[in-house]
Formats: sequence, C-alpha cells, structure tokens
Amino acid sequence: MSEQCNSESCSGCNVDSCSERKPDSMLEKPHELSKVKKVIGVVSGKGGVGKTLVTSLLAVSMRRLGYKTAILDADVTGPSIPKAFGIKEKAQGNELGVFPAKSVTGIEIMSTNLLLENETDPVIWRGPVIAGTVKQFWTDVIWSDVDYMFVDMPPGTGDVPLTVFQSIPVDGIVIVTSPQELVSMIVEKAVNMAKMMNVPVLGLVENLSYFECPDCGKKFSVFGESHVDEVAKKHQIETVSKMPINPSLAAATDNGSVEYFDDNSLNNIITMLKGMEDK
Ligand SMILES: Nc1ncnc2c1ncn2[C@@H]1O[C@H](COP(=O)(O)OP(=O)(O)OP(=O)(O)O)[C@@H](O)[C@H]1O
Repeated sequence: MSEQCNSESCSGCNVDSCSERKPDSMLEKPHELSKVKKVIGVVSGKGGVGKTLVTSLLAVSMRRLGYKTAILDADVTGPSIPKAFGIKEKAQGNELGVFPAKSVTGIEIMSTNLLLENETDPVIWRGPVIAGTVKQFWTDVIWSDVDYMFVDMPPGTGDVPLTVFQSIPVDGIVIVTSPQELVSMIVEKAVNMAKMMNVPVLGLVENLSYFECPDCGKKFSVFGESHVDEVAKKHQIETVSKMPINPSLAAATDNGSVEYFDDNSLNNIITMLKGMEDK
C-alpha cells in the first residue's frame, strides 16, 4: 500500500487502497488524465421541469466567477445541453481517450448528441447500454482540470439515475422541481433516493415558481402556490432558490445562447457551491 489517500473528496480519487472506499463500492475510476474536484448531480423527479436549464445556468454562473466548470450530460436519451450552448461540432478522441467539447467560455461538455451523426437521431437504447454510456463519459473522457462538474441526470429515480449514483462519485445533488410537482410525492422520492445512496441534498430549486409582470411588477403563481420552503424544512435542506418563468431564458436555450444569459435567481445555490470549494 504505497499510495495514500490525501484527497478531501472521493471525486477524482484514484487510490485503490483508499480506506474511505466501501468494500462493495461500485464507483468507477475517472480517466487517468482527468482532474475533477467536485461533482454535483442535478436531478428532478420527472422530466420537463427545467433540470437542463438549471444545470446550464449553474455551470455558466460558476464559470463567470472564475471556476473551471464542466457538464456531463447523463440525460442520454434526451440530451439537450449542446443545443443550449450552441455546440455543433462532434466530440474528438485519440488513443488516450475522448475529449469533451468546449463552450465559448471554456465549459467542458460531453453529451450523447456530440457522438450522434445527426442531433435529431433518436437514442433507442436499452437501460444497461444507457447506463454504460454515462459510466464511459466518466471513465473514458479526459476532463482536463475541472473545479465543478455538473451532471445533468436522467429524470426520475429509475435504473439509470441509480447506476449514475453508484458509479460516479457525486459530492451532492441539487433537486429541481416545479410548484405543481411539489404537491406530489415525486420530490420526496428524489430526496429519499439521495439519502439511500448517502449523497447529500445540497439545495432545492423551484423552477417556474412565478411570473413577474414586466409592466406592473406583480408576481403571479401560474402553476400554483409555492411549497418549496415547507418541503425544504421537512427535509432539512438549507438552500432554496426560486426561479421565475422567463420567456427570454426559454429563447436563450432554444437559440444556443444560454452562456450569455445573466440571471441571479440561482444565487443562493451558487453561494452554497462556492462554500464547498475548500471542503
Ligand atoms: N424558468 C423558465 N422560464 C422559461 N422557460 C423555461 C424555464 N425553465 C425551463 N424552461 C423551458 O422549458 C423547457 C424544458 O426545460 P428543460 O429542458 O431544462 O427541462 P428538463 O427538466 O431538463 O427536461 P427533460 O428532463 O425532459 O430533459 C425548455 O424549453 C426550457 O427552455
């Protein structure tokens, strides 16, 4: 046992003899040339609540603060990260491994859509193949030097998210939800899954929380009253952000310019992430 674990986090740890590594751990090792300090999973109980948008904005906001960020698009069958960033080129590789694409501001991105011939090609793969792809995005991709990697998780609490949790050393998750969803048990399922996987829930984002009238400034709860604070309290989640419905944000993700969008509704989450830097 010549090698000693001196990492403060299991992310990026290559030490086989690490005492922190559980005997039955299914964690995969990252590529030997990768350097990833923190891995943050972005999850949602169901699809279409804005998980991809929140993942993109977190990576963009942290990049603006000077951190090196990356996005691993684990939403293999519904990959929309490259489109939000306007990335059209394919991923490149050589005998050493696969290189992620880079956004205009230098965010490293890997997604199934960077491997498909046409971005409209459907991914008709069975669960184990999908889960294997996500694992390879971690093991075979050379993530050069990343402070914060954001993983856009597949929606729900099924087979693929489970495999992602088991194989990638996630430091914590951010749960994205909508006001409608909060009245159901779906968020609780995500919280409970994280607990069962021993992954801390770092924060809760209520997307589509309200719409602010641009003329009078009045806020309308289009999808019903917010319950996010109650849910956060129930599960002792300290950090909460509420993101409004913003048509220009939808346009920015549609036309590939999410990187230029200035948004401060996720500031609470950003502050919490900054606080993780030295932990
Ligand atoms: N706050 C918002 N304001 C305006 N449009 C939004 C907002 N949040 C999300 N959208 C739009 O809703 C659509 C779905 O969002 P997004 O793709 O981020 O959801 P998702 O949870 O990742 O979906 P899936 O799980 O199916 O991949 C996108 O077109 C996005 O631009």
